[in-house]
Amino acid sequence: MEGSAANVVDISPLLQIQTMDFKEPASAAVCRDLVREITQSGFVALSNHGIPIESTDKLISNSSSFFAQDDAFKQKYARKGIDGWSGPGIESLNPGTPGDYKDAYNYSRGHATQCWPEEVAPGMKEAFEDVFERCDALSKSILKAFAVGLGMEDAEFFAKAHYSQSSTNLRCVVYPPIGEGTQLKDGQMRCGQHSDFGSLTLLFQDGGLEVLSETGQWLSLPGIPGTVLLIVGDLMQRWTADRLKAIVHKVDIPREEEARKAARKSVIFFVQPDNEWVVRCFNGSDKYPPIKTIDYFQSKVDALY
Ligand SMILES: O=C(O)CCC(=O)C(=O)O
Ligand SMILES: [Fe+2]
Repeated sequence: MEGSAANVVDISPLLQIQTMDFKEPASAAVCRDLVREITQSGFVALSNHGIPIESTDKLISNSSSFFAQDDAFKQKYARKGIDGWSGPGIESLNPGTPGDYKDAYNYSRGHATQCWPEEVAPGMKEAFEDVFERCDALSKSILKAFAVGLGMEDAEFFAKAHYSQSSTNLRCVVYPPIGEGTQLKDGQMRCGQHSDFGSLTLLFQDGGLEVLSETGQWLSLPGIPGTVLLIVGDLMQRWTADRLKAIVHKVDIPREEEARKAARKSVIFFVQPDNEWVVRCFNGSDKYPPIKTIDYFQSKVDALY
């Protein structure tokens, strides 16, 4: 495993969504930079992204209050579809391996079945809604930047597939401390190796994430304060006929005792095209057959549990 800091792109020129002019040199340069970084490394850190640390901190502290409850309590909020709680050992992001050692809570917009543990985390719903809306707005700017950075005429090419009912999802994860008494199964990780499923992912993390390079080496990505990590998912890879690739990543059990004994926290925004959207290679190639988003997504989710 080798260390590697993500390159940082200042995306402030993209944030004036109403006035964003892709021909304006600063915006156009950011679009090209994002595409170049994702093409070359598979990941890029974004600075000046406009999401206040207070918003993600609130999400983490509310979720932590909930995760600190006993399983009988948390069970009342157990996953329905993709939303709600899943506890240690429940979900295997690398199907066929022991379930990931993590507490996770997921939220998607407009799912009426979602319930919230108000009595132990009174601000949790508002914190999830706040971060969701902020990340959603940011993701639209990035999707436009991808189209422009890839040289497409239509800046809305990807973004326009993200305005209807979708499985876009916000997740807070707390990986519990691993101490003397923790019984891990053979091969169990904090999060098994996988690529994400959708169009793009925004990841707030402060170290412990590893990505698989094209030469087959695991690179350890330290967190860069104030930045959010951008990677793309399988559907974006299919859509762009491999121009933008979905990088394989994992969170292993730390070798260093100090990191093992500390809880690890992350906030992740998984962007999916609209459920009914059929993803076809953008250049007319037949590298991947067309696939309806919800069919691909559901097949991946079914394999997780
Ligand atoms: O917690 C992290 O940093 C990454 C987790 C992840 O990759 C996922 O849940 O898809
Ligand atoms: Fe992931």
